[in-house]
Amino acid sequence: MSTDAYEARCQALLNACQDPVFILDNETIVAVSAAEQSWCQSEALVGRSLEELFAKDLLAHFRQVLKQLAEGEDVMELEYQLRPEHLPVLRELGLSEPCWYQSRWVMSEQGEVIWTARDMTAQKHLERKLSHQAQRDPLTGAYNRRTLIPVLEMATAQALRYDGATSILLIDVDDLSGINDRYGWDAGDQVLQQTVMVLHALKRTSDFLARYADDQLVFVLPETNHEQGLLAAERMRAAVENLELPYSTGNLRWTVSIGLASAINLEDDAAALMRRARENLLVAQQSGRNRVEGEAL
Ligand SMILES: Nc1nc2c(ncn2[C@@H]2O[C@H](COP(=O)(O)OP(=O)(O)OP(=O)(O)O)[C@@H](O)[C@H]2O)c(=O)[nH]1
Repeated sequence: MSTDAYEARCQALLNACQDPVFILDNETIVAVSAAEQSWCQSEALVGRSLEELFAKDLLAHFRQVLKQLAEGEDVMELEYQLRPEHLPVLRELGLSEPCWYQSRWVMSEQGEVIWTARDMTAQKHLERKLSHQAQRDPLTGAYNRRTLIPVLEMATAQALRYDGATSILLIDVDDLSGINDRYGWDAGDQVLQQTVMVLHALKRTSDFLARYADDQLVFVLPETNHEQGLLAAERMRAAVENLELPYSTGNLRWTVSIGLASAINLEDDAAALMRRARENLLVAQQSGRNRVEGEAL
């Protein structure tokens, strides 16, 4: 086969690729596939060096890959993200959204590097969505019970190791079954959603809110001692008391009862804390509801 015919065949091969393919000679792009990516324009990329196109951190990863190939590795793989805000040239060429790529790199006998990049962006978005769904209660958007347990264990372990404090609040919507009966299940749903929304508004960055059971939420308050926990719980109780939902026969109002437990000694693991919060919640409910009950210290 003549050199021309061979080159034409290589170009046809490149054009047939759906994934972007780059051929590099000493960090300079010498050929690019006509991939289905708007920013992958052969005429604009050929002749450019990696340094011109990519930001420092990405360039460092690419150079590491090239170095390992030069040292004899057969195939290298690298996952990376292209963020338009860090890549002015690619942004001008049409890179408008952050994109994830799974790339493979091989070195030819002539010392050129073939680099293919599979667009994983849609898959990444799906993974993120599924992971979000697996961690969240679909009705309220709060974390679910399964996600709560390891967080609670970590918060108590850290508090005890560093001689700090952690408090938890077990928050129960008062008489949700009565609300469901009188106003309908949909109103009950909104009560749960509004409760979570107002609690979220009172949340610090390090706090963690989860739906623990039907009408129960757990708030984990790291670095919060008993007194601070009581103050936070009282703020939450009052905030819920002030909520109202418009309803045909007048605004619907509701309250919560809260049991507080704080990690105060070495025997306090997550299970012990939850048990004490439950006991305190029971006292709050038996004392008339719409109350905060913390343990006597
Ligand atoms: N609207 C709505 N109701 C729910 C949901 N999940 C559970 N429930 C209902 O919430 C009610 C909880 O009942 P209980 O545990 O007796 O609590 P309560 O009626 O709030 O009574 P206290 O907690 O003792 O004040 C039950 O009737 C459940 O059917 C939900 O997602 N939406």
